[in-house]
Amino acid sequence: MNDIPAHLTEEVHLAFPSRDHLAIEARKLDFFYGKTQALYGVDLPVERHKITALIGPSGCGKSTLLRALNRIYDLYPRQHAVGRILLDGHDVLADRKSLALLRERDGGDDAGMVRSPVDVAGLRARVGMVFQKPTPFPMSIYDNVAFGVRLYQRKSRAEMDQIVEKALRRAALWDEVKDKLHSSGLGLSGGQQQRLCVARGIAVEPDVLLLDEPASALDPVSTAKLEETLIELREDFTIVIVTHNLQQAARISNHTGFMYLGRMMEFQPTEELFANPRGQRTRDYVTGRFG
Ligand SMILES: Nc1ncnc2c1ncn2[C@@H]1O[C@H](COP(=O)(O)OP(=O)(O)OP(=O)(O)O)[C@@H](O)[C@H]1O
Repeated sequence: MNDIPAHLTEEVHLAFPSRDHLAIEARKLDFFYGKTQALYGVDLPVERHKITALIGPSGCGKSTLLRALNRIYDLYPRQHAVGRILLDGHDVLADRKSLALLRERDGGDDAGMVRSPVDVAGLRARVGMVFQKPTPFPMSIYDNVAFGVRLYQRKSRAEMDQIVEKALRRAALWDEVKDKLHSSGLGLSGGQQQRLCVARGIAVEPDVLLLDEPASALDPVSTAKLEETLIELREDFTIVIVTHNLQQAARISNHTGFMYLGRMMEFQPTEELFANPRGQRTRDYVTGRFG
């Protein structure tokens, strides 16, 4: 027992919102890259129509947790999650292999769980993702936004025009691109490209939008614009954002989770976490003493 890392036995400080209002929730989530464990029993409640920020020092598991939520890790061999991820109360880790791993860990105690077949492609449409570096596809602005919609639905040209315009307006990009919709998305500035990726993500009307350090490659003006966009998108979507920028978390999020070496050490309403951090590690991190 001597080799249990100290932080795994430290007290955690978790003030969770009511389960009735959650869009997606991770419960007791472990994550493994091969034999290396990157998450330890992580709980993450994500309240609907709110912004939840994940902060913590490099390598603490923020991106891993985000990638688990829409099972994008499934695309990579030897990566697996053990635990529960509930989307509207349905366990998205309820396939045969994941359930076997869960039983191995927890025994047969899964009474009361809603089990339904997992449609992983459908899951990714409901839980969209925007990455750190803007990743427009090498195609027109219009086609970038229409891309995901075409994967899932058949639409007339007129309907698609409306969908593309609505997504670009919601991503606060319409005015800048409306006269060049058929130019390449790669010709936009970095900040515009990132808002294009947001437009592509929301065009399929996901329930949840995951953003992994979306402003880290942007200048301050583009960052401010993206932040404004996210605050407006909260009306229609639920957002989880990983950020190294503590001011950004404080400015835009409603809840903040502080992670450390694969563990959720503290989760509070954002103002609370920054004004009155309960744990010593959280305090040290938000006051800039490490990280
Ligand atoms: N593909 C991988 N294979 C093996 N280990 C990995 C892989 N990706 C991440 N890890 C490990 O998992 C742990 C968590 O990494 P993760 O990228 O989730 O952290 P993070 O908090 O997002 O870091 P950063 O802030 O630097 O982006 C780290 O120890 C990392 O080395």
